[in-house]
Formats: sequence, structure tokens, C-alpha cells
Amino acid sequence: MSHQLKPIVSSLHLDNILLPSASGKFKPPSSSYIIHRLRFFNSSSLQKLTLWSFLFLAAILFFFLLSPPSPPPPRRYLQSTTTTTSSIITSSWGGSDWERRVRSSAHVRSKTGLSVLVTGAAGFVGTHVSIALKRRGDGVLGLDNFNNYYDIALKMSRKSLLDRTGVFVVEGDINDADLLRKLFDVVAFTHVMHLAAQAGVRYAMQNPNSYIHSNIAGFVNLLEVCKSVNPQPAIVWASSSSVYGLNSKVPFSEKDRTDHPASLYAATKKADEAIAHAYNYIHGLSITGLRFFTVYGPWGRPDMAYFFFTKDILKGKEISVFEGPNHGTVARDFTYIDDVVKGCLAALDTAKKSTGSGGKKKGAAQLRIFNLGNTKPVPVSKLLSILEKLLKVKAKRKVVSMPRNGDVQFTHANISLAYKELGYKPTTDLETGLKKFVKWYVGYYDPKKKSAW
Ligand SMILES: O=C(O)[C@H]1O[C@H](OP(=O)(O)OP(=O)(O)OC[C@H]2O[C@@H](n3ccc(=O)[nH]c3=O)[C@H](O)[C@@H]2O)[C@H](O)[C@@H](O)[C@H]1O
Repeated sequence: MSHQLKPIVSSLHLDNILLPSASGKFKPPSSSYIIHRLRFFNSSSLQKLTLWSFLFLAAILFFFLLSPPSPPPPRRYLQSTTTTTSSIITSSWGGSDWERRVRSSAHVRSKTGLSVLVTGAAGFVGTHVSIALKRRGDGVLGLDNFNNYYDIALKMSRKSLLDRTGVFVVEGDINDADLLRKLFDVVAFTHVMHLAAQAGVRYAMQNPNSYIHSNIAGFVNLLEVCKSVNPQPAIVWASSSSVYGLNSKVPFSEKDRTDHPASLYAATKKADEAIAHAYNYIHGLSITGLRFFTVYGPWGRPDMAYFFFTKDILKGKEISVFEGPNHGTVARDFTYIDDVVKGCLAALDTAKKSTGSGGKKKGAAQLRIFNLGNTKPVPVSKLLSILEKLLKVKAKRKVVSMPRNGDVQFTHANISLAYKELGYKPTTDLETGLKKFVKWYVGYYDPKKKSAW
């Protein structure tokens, strides 16, 4: 440092600087010395000096008043951490313009419309549900943390689609209690459609903490806010077929045991069902859980088999088709997105009001759980054959034993309860649904832009 200062000091007029004494203390100049120095200034010099000082100060004041105020720091910055799936988006919220957008998006246009906060709105199911709600006149506000679990560009495209439909998606995390409270301050949501979650059964082997962060901590945080706002909203949320785990009794009924999860993902969804029970019991929150069965369709999730099989068939890459012990068939009750959306809307429409206020329960509240499946399990090998036919490309198949990383051998939903209570009746078979998916896929990923795959 000192060697850098030397040239600067030497270039100054040393006789105008108060120098430290040899002892290191400042030695005040004597009064005769000051009088001596003043003799060098005649009266006109003093006037000039005063004038220039005045002009200098005025200039500083002028620039200060003209300069724009510095922008406020972003309220939240979602950073990559070791425990969560990271988000690359700088999220800022608050301010009158932001509040106006929130209100306008959540504005109810139909007489009997709901006002719904949709978490995970830029996700696959979240996008479809938000659009369906908005189109029928409900008020919808989206919330999504845009994490990088899969292609963020796809999430941003869904966001653009939502923007065009009039749904504003706030960038934020369900773990951010301040943000959630602020949203409820701005809008008295009647319902929360909670779809934000860390999905995928196999990824839990790589990043277990992201499941705890989103599916456990995030869910509890959301329920904490919902229980304390007044009026409390009714909550509909996404559970999963995976809670049936190692059950061998088919088809899976809501009355069946769900205490043998085969993956951490399934365990977190099972835990959520127990957490929902506790919040319903203690705080009077109306809560409905929907067990989704392998939902697929346009704007789907790239981490799911039907999606990356399509991509890999077109790329000529080898595809691993899992088989169970003794060459047992692996099958899924694949459920088309439009059918699931109908189930979600019916669950919202039939949800009763929460009974609590100020965090305290006033009476028993509704607590429900429904299977939303298709009731027609299809082997994975058949899924691949349908895709080959639709894409007109032969897949490079490789049959491999199902790895022990969370998958179960089959799923099959009994949907009689959802039919009875929600009027839920899926109408799309796998071939019809995949046709719509492939059409979307080919249109979305322009084959000329192969680098985007
Ligand atoms: O219903 C649910 O609750 C879950 O559904 C979905 O899980 P899954 O039913 O496992 O779907 P998905 O991964 O598409 O595998 C489909 C089939 O392909 C088989 N499969 C998979 C990969 C592979 O390389 N080979 C293969 O045969 C595989 O063995 C399986 O039989 C959601 O991802 C999950 O978030 C959750 O919502």
C-alpha cells in the first residue's frame, strides 16, 4: 500500500498538507504560520476562492438532485445450494406494479369463480391446470421457483404460454414464508392448488435433500401460512401413486395400506399425507390430496420415460426397457393430462371451506384423498411400440432388469371413489394421448434445431 501512495503524495503541494510529527502525532500549526500563509492571498483572490467554492458546491447539489434513485436490491435471490435443486432466476417481488399484476391475474371473472394460488405453475400439471382455470373465469396466480431439475427453457416457454393466457407467474419458492404471506395480503385466495414438488422417483438417489426441501419443508411452510391467514383457503395438492409402493393387491384403492414406499420420493409424499392430516385435525384446514398415476402429455416432463424415449428414438440412442424379476412385465397406469386436469378442477370445485381462523380450528374440516389414474395399465414395452409407430422410427431396445432405485413393477388405480365424489372419468387411452404428445413434441423441438434437444 505505502509504495502506491508515495507518488501521489509527492505530486501534491506538501506545504498545504498537515504532516505528522516525527512522533507520529499531528502537530497543530502555529497562529503566526497561518497569518503568514494568509498574506499570500489578497482580497480578490479570497473572493474568487469563495465564488469557485460556491459554484463547486452548487454543481454537486445539482447532479445529486438530477441523478435517478438507485434501484432497490432484489428482495430474494434463490441460489444454488447443496440441498436443493438450484434455481438460476433472480427473483424480485414487491412494489406497486408487481401487486397490480398479482391482483389482475387473480381477478375472478365469473360469478361463481374461485381465486386460486397455483404453486408449481410453470410445471407440467401446473401449466395445464392454470390455463384450464383461467379459461373458465377463475382468478389464477402462479408461483414457481424455476429450478433446474430439468430444462429451464421449457419452463420459461410454459411461462410465456401462461402470460398469453393472462396468468402471471411469480418467481419464488414455497419455502419463502414472507412471499407467501405477501401474496395472501394482496389477494384473499379461496383455494390453493399445490403442485410445486420435487418429482421423479429415481432422482432421489442423486439428490435426496431436494425432496426434503420441497416436499416436506416447503409443504409445511405452505400449510403454516395457509393455517394463519384469514380466511383460510381450501387446499388441493398432488400426492402420488408411488405411495402404494410395494403393494401387490391390485387395483390400488385409497383404503389400501401405503406404508411400504420404494423410493424417498414416495416416502415424502406419504409423509405429506400424514402432515396434511395433522394440519386438518389441528387447524381446520380443508385438504384434498390427489394421487396422480404417471401423468403424460404435451408440455410434459423431460425426465419421464415417454418423453426421453421419444427424444432417444429420434436420436437413434439405445433405450433401456425395464423388466421385473423372472422377466416380469413392468407396467404403468399412464394417465393423460387432460383427464388429470378435470380431476383437479373437480377437486377444487367440491372442496369445502376450511373451518379455522387465526390458526385455530372452529370445527371439523374436510380431508380427502383420491386416486387419479386411468385404470388401464400398459406395459412399458407397449409404450415404446406406440412411440415407434407414431414416430415411424424403430427404437434400439435393450431389455434390462429394473434397477433398485425407486421404481415399482406396476401401478393400477381403482378410481371408483374419485368417480363417485368428483365425477372423475378418464377418457383418453395411451395411444390417443401419445399421438397428441408426439405432435406437440415435434412442433416444439424443431428438428432443424437439433442442438436444443
Ligand atoms: O405416478 C407417480 O406418482 C409417479 O409417476 C412418474 O413416475 P414413473 O411412473 O416411474 O414414470 P417414469 O419415470 O416415466 O417411468 C415410466 C415407466 O418406465 C420405466 N422405465 C423408466 C426409465 C427407463 O430408462 N426405462 C424404463 O423402462 C419405469 O420403470 C416405469 O415403469 C413420475 O415421474 C413421478 O414423479 C410420479 O409422479
